[in-house]
Amino acid sequence: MGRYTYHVETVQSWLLLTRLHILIHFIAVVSLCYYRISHLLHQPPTAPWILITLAELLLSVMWFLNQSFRWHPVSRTVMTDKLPREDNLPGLDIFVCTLDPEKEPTVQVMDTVVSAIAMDYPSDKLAVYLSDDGGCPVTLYGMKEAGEFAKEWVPFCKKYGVKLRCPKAFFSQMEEDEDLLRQEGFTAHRDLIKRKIVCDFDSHEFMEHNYEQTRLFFLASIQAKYEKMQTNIDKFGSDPNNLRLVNDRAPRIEIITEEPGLPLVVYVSRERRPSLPHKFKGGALNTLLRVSGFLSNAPYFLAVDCDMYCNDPTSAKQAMCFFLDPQTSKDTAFVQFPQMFHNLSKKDIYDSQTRTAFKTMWQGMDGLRGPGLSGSGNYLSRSALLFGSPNQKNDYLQDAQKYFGNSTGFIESLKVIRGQKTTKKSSSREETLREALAVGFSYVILLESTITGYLLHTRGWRSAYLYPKTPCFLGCAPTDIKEGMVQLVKWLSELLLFGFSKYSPFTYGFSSMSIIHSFTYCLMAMSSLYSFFFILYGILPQLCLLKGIPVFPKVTDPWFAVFAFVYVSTQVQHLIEVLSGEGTIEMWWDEQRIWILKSVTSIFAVLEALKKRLGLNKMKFNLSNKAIDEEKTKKYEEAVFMAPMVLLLIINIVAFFGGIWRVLNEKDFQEMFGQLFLVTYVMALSYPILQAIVTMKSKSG
Ligand SMILES: O=c1ccn([C@@H]2O[C@H](COP(=O)(O)OP(=O)(O)O[C@H]3O[C@H](CO)[C@@H](O)[C@H](O)[C@H]3O)[C@@H](O)[C@H]2O)c(=O)[nH]1
Ligand SMILES: [Mn+2]
Repeated sequence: MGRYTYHVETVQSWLLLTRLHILIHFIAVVSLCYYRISHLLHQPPTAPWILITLAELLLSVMWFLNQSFRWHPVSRTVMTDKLPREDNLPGLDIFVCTLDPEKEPTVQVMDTVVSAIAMDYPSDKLAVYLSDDGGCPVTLYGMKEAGEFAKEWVPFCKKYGVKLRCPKAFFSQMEEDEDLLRQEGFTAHRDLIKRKIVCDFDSHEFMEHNYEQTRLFFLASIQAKYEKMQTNIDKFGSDPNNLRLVNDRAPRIEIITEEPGLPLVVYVSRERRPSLPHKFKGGALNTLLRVSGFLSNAPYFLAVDCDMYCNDPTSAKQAMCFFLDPQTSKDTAFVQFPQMFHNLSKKDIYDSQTRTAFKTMWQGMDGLRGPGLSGSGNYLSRSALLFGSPNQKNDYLQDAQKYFGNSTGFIESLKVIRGQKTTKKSSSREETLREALAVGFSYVILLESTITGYLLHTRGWRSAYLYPKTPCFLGCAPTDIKEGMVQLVKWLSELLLFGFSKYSPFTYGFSSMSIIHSFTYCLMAMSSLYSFFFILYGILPQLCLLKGIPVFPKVTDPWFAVFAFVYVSTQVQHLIEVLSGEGTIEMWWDEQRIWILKSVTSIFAVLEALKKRLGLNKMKFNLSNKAIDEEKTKKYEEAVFMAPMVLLLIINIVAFFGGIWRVLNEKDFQEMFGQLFLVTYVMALSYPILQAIVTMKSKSG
């Protein structure tokens, strides 16, 4: 356990057992590789054996890399009450990015903006920027409405100690509060207000005498105002002209509010021209870095996607526990919160919450040198993004114009961030230049966040992961399987390209960060290659079973025990991980199915990466859909995504029945046991999918 001034680090308590397990499992894996290879060398190699050996070797490498996440997992807690007084806190900018009001409904974006404005942080230290990458009239209009609404909302939250500061979330929770609705005249009062919209707060001083009455009155009136804002935005957006994306446009920056008691609120729509590369979200964030450099220039900033509202207003102070801590302030580049979702049901059958990423992987990386940057719900240090390494010398700014453009104003802002205004002679110009080229959010791959976090790590920065009980940010996960797959393919194909880029964790990573930490990035880059393993393992043993060719040792052979051990050991490890994270056995079982499903489908990511690499595909960013109640699922595309899985399923069904029939006839149960077990396992795992297909058929038929 590590104790710092403002935070505590706890190492997993059964770490020794975990490592012992890794060691034993490792020995088993190596001996299996030995078994396969020596078999190939001593017997005339057959195609099935060669392929299965390759598949298992690949899986072994990936298993090995995966252990880096288990090597030293930590979890952290913060002590916000020990932080310096509010007026000694540093400035904080909040960046919200949006693009398309069709997929990202403006009302929802404004909820996020309002929740950011209402962050529990001194308002004179806070600024909120919205990047409207679509340049849409409705977004600007929505911002103005949100700014007006915030003028009432922020004082309301402060006065009544509201914790849930995303208005939509607050009001929908309130609607469930039956006690409140039954309160003397509350609903009647609300209706009255709604009809007349009489909301002059000050003229109701008389109510100050009765706290509860006043609270109810304010509650009713603020809700009415919120609904008015929604209606106004909807009305404005009902004209298709106001929803159009303007892709050829001049920059536009508007100050939405600037008044005491409220943070500065700014609307930014950067210049976009069809002929100029815009670099997607990374480009948008870099624009915000510059614009905010002029206006508020806070040393720290929070980046959130427009669907990720701030659920716990204390997240900023929680993050400051790392940035301000005397021991970690110097080299902490960012503090990451998990991406959690409000639109998932308890039974999250597609594992859209990605437990593995936000529990196992990120906590595992946190004990190495820090989690990756996941794009939303992360607090970053401006210096980390603008200045090479934690030890960057100040003379770096001498040639600032070269890298940051000719704006002296902006360069002044950089100097302020560095806490200096004088410059000295540069010692190593070359190094300075190299570092400077990597300034800001990186464009190496489309996943600007992953690559930027990675580059920060390679330059010696650390990051921290906070997974508090109350989710700090809640967003919108894709709920239909097609959306989920599109997102998966986008991520995994980009990660594969990352593996082949000049910043590859296999080359550049090894030389510039700790080996174990770079292993974690290696695994991320390779994730789509699981598809090869699962496809081979889902076809070969099955076909061989039908033809009576054994691919595993006889059940009585001691080598069989090694295979069995590796299988059971993996399952138990996974089970422990799920259960220790407050999961259930059901979740453990579901996750296996989803993992295989996603792995098989990620063959599309490999193809996509190949196409991009060969220049057959134009760079495009598949924006995920956040308009939840959309019913039109595109059956055709869904079918394409599911094709490999369905094919494998059919093969397994045939192999299951055919195999049993054959074994009964041939009586070679001992040789075929491994393969029979495999198909049975696949059948049991896919049961819900089969059920879904059958019910779908009977519905459509
Ligand atoms: O040209 C673009 C494209 C996207 N966005 C914004 O970027 C955000 C993320 O886009 P989304 O389609 O929601 O991506 P996801 O796949 O859901 O997001 C994950 O992956 C992205 C790529 O790394 C990260 O940026 C995100 O933070 C992370 O949540 C949204 O707010 C968009 O409005 C832009 O501003 N400009
Ligand atoms: Mn998203």
